[in-house]
Amino acid sequence: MSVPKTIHWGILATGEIATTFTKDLLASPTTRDVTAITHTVVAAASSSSKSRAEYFLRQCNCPSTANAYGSYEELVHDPDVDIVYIATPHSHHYQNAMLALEAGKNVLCEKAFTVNAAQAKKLVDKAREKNVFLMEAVWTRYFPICVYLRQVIESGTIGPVARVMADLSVALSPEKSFADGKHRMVNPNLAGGALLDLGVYSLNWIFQTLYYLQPPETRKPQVIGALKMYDATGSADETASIVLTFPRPQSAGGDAHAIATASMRVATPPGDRENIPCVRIQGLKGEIQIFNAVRPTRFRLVLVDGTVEDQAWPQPGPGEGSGWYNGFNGKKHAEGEGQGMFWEADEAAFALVEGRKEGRYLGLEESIRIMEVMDEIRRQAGLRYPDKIETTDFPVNL
Ligand SMILES: NC(=O)C1=CN([C@@H]2O[C@H](COP(=O)(O)OP(=O)(O)OC[C@H]3O[C@@H](n4cnc5c(N)ncnc54)[C@H](OP(=O)(O)O)[C@@H]3O)[C@@H](O)[C@H]2O)C=CC1
Ligand SMILES: O=C1OC[C@@H](O)[C@H](O)[C@H]1O
Repeated sequence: MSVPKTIHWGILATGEIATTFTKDLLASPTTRDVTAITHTVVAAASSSSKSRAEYFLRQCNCPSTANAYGSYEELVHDPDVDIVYIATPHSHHYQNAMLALEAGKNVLCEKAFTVNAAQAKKLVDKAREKNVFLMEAVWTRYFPICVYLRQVIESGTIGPVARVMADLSVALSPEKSFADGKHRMVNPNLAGGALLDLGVYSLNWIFQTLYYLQPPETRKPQVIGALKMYDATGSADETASIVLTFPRPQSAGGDAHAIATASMRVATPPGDRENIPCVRIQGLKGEIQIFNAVRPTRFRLVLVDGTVEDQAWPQPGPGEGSGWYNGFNGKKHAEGEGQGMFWEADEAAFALVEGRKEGRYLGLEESIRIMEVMDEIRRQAGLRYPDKIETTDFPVNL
């Protein structure tokens, strides 16, 4: 057996998702039958202090040789770092990703990719100029259940997709949870709100079942949307509702419709947490149902001929049975399960080994298109973030 190629990660920021991602990253890939690559963390940086980065590395059980930095600049110039994982709020992704790309680093950047499509395009141009890998970390897209979902659709089992409904709503009680208005979910200076944080998942379900599978010339959807604002801060949205029409020739089934919704006010499953689908992909022969839009572990196929297939897709381990989503929608991870963020990390690692500059399943053009949809909804609703986070200027001190 050949020796696995080890990818050297640098972790930029030390908050909640950085911790969950890093713990998943360090789980042995052999537990998910991946033997050609493996991951290690060689550095982490905190904009707060070097000691915060040291604490983070210890907390995540990173190798004791990993470097701790008190600035992101030091991290992106560490010659031992192959790829930088960016885990700051959306507002900062453009500046932080550009910093890493300018330094010639490969980049995996958390969702939402940027604040607007213009920023996303600039990052893509820079990655191409520097000939480095760039991918938006929509981790769900890399789950094996999503690969299987696309295979089932492509096999024609449900017929051409006619309609998709996708919801990610999490009932956060924002007035209680984020009373001071500073949290990234509600803070306009951090591009807070349901659309960019949660709506991006709903849109990804729609894009991976419609956009991704359509001929390139018909991929651009028409968009109608509405935002309900969060009264306490006034300039972050708490609920987003979007209708998309994907133009398609009659020969391919005609136009397809999609409805994407997201909310931090109400929850997708208000009571029955196991049995209410949050994603439904409908064709003339039947539909596919998914029961968690972020970390899906159940797949249900219901055909008009009466066939019902229910499949469980548990996450491999090792994991702590805990993490950012433990308790999300009231459902605990099974003991020992990982979060599932290792799938996107594996995809990035394989891309580096194979010399690919983007991810399979979620390419850069598609990330830009999704940002364009969110731009359009914000335009229709009159929502603009502060200039300093909408700008494509670089560098800007945020
Ligand atoms: N894929 C997923 O499942 C999830 C993705 N996310 C995404 O990850 C990103 C970060 O979310 P999350 O980890 O929950 O956020 P946190 O607030 O927990 O962490 C963000 C980190 O960014 C750094 N940071 C730099 N500048 C700022 C600033 N001005 N305000 C706040 N933080 C700053 C800080 O790290 P330091 O001080 O070390 O520099 C901070 O700890 C978001 O874009 C979010 O959409 C979030 C949750 C789940
Ligand atoms: O990425 C995420 O997924 C789940 C949400 O609840 C969370 O706010 C978000 O950042």
